[in-house]
Amino acid sequence: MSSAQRGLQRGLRRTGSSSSPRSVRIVILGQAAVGKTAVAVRFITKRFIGEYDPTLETIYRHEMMMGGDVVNFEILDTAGQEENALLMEEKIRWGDGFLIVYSVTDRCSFDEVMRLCFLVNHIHSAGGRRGGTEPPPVVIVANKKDLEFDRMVSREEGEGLSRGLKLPFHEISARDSWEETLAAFHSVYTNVAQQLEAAPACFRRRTVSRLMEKIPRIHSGSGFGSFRDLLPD
Ligand SMILES: Nc1nc2c(ncn2[C@@H]2O[C@H](COP(=O)(O)OP(=O)(O)OP(=O)(O)O)[C@@H](O)[C@H]2O)c(=O)[nH]1
Repeated sequence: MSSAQRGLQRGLRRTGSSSSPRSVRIVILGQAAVGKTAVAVRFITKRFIGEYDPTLETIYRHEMMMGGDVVNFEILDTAGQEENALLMEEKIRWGDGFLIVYSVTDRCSFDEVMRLCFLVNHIHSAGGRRGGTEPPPVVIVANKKDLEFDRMVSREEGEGLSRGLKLPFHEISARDSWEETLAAFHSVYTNVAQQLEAAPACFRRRTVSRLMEKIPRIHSGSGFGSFRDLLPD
């Protein structure tokens, strides 16, 4: 392949010149109340906001430097309970990388991780963006580690699961630590970026379905007030 072709491929996911942001879509999956919104909002705003409207489903847009790249994150914070299988599939198809979150205080949410991993792999291998060659990057996130007293899932169990599934594992507290939250995003971004470099053609934009267009979007550049608007009175 000529260097010109390589340059073209590299630019596939960048809008405009090669110095323009790389666009990466992250989907946050996990059972209800494990802290998906807290993780997303913590990453973007560096703040922990205690309570959110559990029914809200949002795509957050956030631009930042990561690993030397300007990255335009689109982060889909899914609602914990998705009854519409078609919509669930659309959301998973939409993502480049996935954070699968459970709470160390909730064993059911831990048991759900395996099913969600399987779902992501299954949907992407059955006609996902990567054409079935490589599974999409998934990172397992064990949240709420600050609630040691209420812990039901040990760190060793989380590590064991991640070893079994051959996926990166981060035990974090979105409440206590922005750095830990950032590390989980950094991990999934690094893996997405590696796939992007190795097989850029697999990341060509698909048409966004009507179903996905209905999900409200919030741009972090519109200020922290936008996040506050999400909170119940
Ligand atoms: N102690 C503690 N509480 C947390 C942490 N992360 C989230 N929470 C709390 O857990 C509850 C659920 O958090 P959410 O972020 O709404 O959880 P979710 O997974 O988005 O929930 P759904 O929208 O219902 O799917 C809230 O009361 C949060 O304040 C954490 O790291 N530590």
